Amino acid sequence: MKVLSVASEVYPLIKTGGLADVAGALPAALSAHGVDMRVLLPGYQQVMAKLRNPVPHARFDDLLDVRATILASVLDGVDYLVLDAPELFDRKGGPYTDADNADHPDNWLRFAALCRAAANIAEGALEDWTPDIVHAHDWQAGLTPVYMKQGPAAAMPTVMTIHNIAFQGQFGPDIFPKLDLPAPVFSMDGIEYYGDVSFLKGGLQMATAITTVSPTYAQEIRTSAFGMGLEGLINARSDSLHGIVNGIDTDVWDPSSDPFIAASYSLAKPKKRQTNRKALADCFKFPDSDKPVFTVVSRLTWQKGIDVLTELADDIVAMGARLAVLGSGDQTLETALQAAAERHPDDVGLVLGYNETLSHLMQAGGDMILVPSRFEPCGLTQLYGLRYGNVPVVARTGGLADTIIDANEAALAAEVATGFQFSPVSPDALRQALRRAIRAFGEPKVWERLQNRGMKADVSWDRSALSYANLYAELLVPMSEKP
Ligand SMILES: Nc1ncnc2c1ncn2[C@@H]1O[C@H](COP(=O)(O)OP(=O)(O)O[C@H]2O[C@H](CO)[C@@H](O)[C@H](O)[C@H]2O)[C@@H](O)[C@H]1O
Repeated sequence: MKVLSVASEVYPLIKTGGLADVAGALPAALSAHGVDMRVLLPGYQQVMAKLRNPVPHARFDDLLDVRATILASVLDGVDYLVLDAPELFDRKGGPYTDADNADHPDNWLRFAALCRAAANIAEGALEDWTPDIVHAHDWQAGLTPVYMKQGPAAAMPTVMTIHNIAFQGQFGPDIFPKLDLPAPVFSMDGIEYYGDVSFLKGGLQMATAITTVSPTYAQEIRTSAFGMGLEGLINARSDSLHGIVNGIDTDVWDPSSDPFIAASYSLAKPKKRQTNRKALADCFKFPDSDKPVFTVVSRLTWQKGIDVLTELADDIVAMGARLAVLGSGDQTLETALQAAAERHPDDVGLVLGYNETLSHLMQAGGDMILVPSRFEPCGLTQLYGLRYGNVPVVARTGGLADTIIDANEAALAAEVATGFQFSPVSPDALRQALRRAIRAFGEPKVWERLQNRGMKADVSWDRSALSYANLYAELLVPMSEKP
């Protein structure tokens, strides 16, 4: 079975968040189930610099008025198809923003072109490879099923995965004529959304199946509290909606072979974890101590509940614990955390920015990973935490609720607890969860068991890759053969 995956970021070529991890891990995870997955992504400067022996496969003189080439390149066993369109992607900055962190004004065109190219591939643009199914991720790939529906690949099944429904790719109606789509597509059953164009809505409307990255989030987005305005559409399509929880790449995230951490360790040989604790303390300029260290690796935003966490920074210190944060995001939250770090230089630390290497040491050297998100489609850092013995303390929402078992009395007695959950996302509820975690940390036997159970938990892609493979297989059964 051949599947084209379309994403705006793919680890290890380019990453700003969890989408890249998932799009990067799926090809290998699915190949075990007989799926030949190739990944189409934009040829940003960072991507072009990493390609090895790229081979031009198809040229487009007029991809929405832009000249572009599809380059094929294999890296670490993954087949990449890169949309090389210098006019759109040969720029400084991140995948979505310029060097000053401002959104590119033509993001609609950059990602519409990606989707148009994906549809061209579905229609046979590559001589040697045409997919059976196309799998689009998030709004940047949302127009893919829309373009496909208008042409010769209209019958090919498509999957639209929502990694975060808060980002919808909404643009003014003036862009519609430039998308090269028939006029009726700009309607309520198409890509029109309150008079604007919405890339994600279009994808959700036209895809054969919709998935999101955990069963709980699949239910949550059917409600107005989580659906961000798209709950009506999600409900209308609930028969085609699937929640498949994310796994993690257990080769990239493996404390026994991780090149980014200070010392390797494992369930069988846990002692060296201590060396990582020390390295993390050095990194944050904390003096030597046994105090429990709460870690955060996150975008610093309202979604992630960082405002609530920041309010509790002084309490954490008063409770005899420490807080180490790696992230960047809203200026006010960055400033507030910075101020907390200045008030408590020995116990609160902030590293601003994006740092892949440090994100691994945070998991290997922290005692707890804190994820106080108001909503979280799946969340990956709590899964990395489990694997590294960095016990998760999470809000009871979305994928966090699905992946962590709260250490209540019953779960502790049954020996199944893996972390701490709290709800709602309020200072009081978070404070209580932190207290419970600190208390458990003070009981070495209880703590060791919690850590061990997390490290043993199956956070791999095995089960979920099978769910995707089964979904693809189901979509390929012709309508006439369906019961
Ligand atoms: N400053 C920093 N330096 C280095 N690394 C950093 C970093 N800040 C974050 N990261 C890394 O970026 C990733 C973040 O992934 P998450 O799943 O936690 O959230 P995100 O909101 O990006 O993803 C969305 O998509 C994913 C994938 O489906 C869903 O799990 C999630 O719920 C949804 O919001 C992790 O790999 C983390 O280690």
